[in-house]
Amino acid sequence: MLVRPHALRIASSAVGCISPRCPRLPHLPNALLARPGSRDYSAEPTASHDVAVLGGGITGLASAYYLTRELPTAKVTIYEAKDHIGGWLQSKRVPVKGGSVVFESGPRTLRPQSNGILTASLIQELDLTKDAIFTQTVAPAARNRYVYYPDHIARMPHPSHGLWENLTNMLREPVFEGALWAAATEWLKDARDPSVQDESVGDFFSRRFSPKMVDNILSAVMHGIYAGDVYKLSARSLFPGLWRGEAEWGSVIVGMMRSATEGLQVTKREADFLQEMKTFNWDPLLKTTLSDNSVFTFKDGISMLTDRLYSKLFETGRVDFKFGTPVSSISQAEGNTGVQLSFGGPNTRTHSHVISALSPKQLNKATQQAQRRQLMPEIPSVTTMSVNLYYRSPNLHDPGFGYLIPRATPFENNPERALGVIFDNSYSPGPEDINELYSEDVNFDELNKLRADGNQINVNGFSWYNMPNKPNAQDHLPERGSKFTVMFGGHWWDGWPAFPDEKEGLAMARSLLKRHLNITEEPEAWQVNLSNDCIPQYTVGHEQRLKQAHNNIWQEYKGRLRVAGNWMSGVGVNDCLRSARDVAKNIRRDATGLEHIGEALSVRLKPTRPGAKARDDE
Ligand SMILES: C=Cc1c2[nH]c(c1C)Cc1[nH]c(c(CCC(=O)O)c1C)Cc1[nH]c(c(C)c1CCC(=O)O)Cc1[nH]c(c(C)c1C=C)C2
Repeated sequence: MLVRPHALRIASSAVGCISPRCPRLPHLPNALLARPGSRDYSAEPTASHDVAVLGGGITGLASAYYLTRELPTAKVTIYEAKDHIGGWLQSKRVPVKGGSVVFESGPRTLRPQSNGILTASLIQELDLTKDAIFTQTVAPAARNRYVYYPDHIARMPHPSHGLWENLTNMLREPVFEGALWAAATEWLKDARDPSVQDESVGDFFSRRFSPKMVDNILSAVMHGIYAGDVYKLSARSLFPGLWRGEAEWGSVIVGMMRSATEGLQVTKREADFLQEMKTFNWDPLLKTTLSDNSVFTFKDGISMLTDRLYSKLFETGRVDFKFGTPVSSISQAEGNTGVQLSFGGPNTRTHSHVISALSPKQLNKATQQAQRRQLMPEIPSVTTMSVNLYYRSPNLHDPGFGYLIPRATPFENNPERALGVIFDNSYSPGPEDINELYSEDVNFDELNKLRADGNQINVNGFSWYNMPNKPNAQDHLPERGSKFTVMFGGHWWDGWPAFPDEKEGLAMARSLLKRHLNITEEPEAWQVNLSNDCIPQYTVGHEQRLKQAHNNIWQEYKGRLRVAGNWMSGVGVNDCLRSARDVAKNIRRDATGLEHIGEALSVRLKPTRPGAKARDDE
């Protein structure tokens, strides 16, 4: 007989496709873009490919990984300025009484949508799925997101809360004041002047909806993704579908409805990518799992991804790692036969190609000697501080992902100018979830049979992917405590000559948690991390700057130097992987890594609404 402890959930789920979300790609008119010709200067992979990858973070490692597959005979050298890999992805296991907890200083979870499909395929290839922790869409982390305004936490609407609950919440909470009316009347508003090339996210949504909605809600979302100023970020780059919707239909809501009924328009590059992901040799269990999970991470933190990439590259024997080796200068080799790198001393080395996973600022610095002009246009970035805290007491917060703090929150309620607080317990099962499961006998034969029949086995909102082993969990503790990350900085610190030190950061986090959540106890463990210039800002005119960068790089290096990273088509880890995969895939073609900017939307995807008419390629 199947014993089904309370913690255990068995879900029969169709092995459906992983539906990609709207790709976040810039789209300049084709004619505006100066493109290289279609010449392939090396049609076949040859031993003459001696590629340098600059940077040992997620983009650099993934570029090398995809390169070794694209060019099986190529030699690859990764230059990293620090003495370790990982870049912004840094997980640390910290000892606490009775066990240990994982602290993340940067990104911590991954989403399996949009470019996340590629990440999912990568974790399968790297054999990381058995180390993954999958948070289901029904878990509190997926359903409960909060905003702090004006002096308390308010829950954001979610389809799973039901229409009545969402409506009453929106009418009761001051943060949503005027939002329903603004949404209902959006279609009545005049469309923008067609000559406007770009505007800030704040101005765009203020025009289409209301300034209050921008200040109360959208600014919080922009804090959580870009740590950026909603009145500086580019609407055209961050919301291309809505930006186009207004131009085509006079309303973003009508545009969204048309996309849902007629199908989303994407570039051929995007359609090809989706097709490739569709035909990937998916492990059926992973495919099923991803279809009803909102985020995933790993049992020792997100660094497992960069660590595994590193060991896979090392195993090939074809990738050379140069740690503690900052590249001080990049120049074209004689007759454009390659790219010469120097390292601050007399040593130089010439590579047939260079893939730069550096920031635009670092790339400018390294190319300034060789170039007649600045290679990269200015792409600003922000600095953030993350403060991780672990408290012995459990349940110090409501169940959910955490809360974001909008610009509208009065100064006296956020004098530290925090951007948000993450409830880090929410994306990993705790000891109580696992203990409950094992408090009764588990009939593994029966569970295995159910799984073989296409069912998913879940434990309190987490997929039990690594069954029959104990479900993965990040923190090793006999009893659950409370774990938080408080995020500071971003645009609030623009122009600051110096930033808070470790002691000040900890004091700021504690004072904020006391004011917002009434937490007065001493944290048992904590960590403060300052990430200088970690998030690029896609400010108004971003697309134009990318186009400029593409032209400059092409003119100077004719395909010998290519770029990848979080500053072009998305700031997340998934986007870095996508940019790494694309730059490697195009290594045998004339390219810069930015050639996709301005591609025409020539393919219409199948509509998302069942029963709606599908159109194929246009
Ligand atoms: C660590 C700094 C980062 C902040 N934003 C990003 C990073 C890497 C990038 C980012 N964050 C989110 C997205 C949306 C899509 C997604 O992949 O989920 C992107 C592109 C959402 C997000 N924001 C926060 C979390 C925990 C998540 C989920 C993904 C993740 O782990 O980053 C919280 C958060 N991130 C930042 C701030 C200031 C913040 C505030 C609570 C900056």
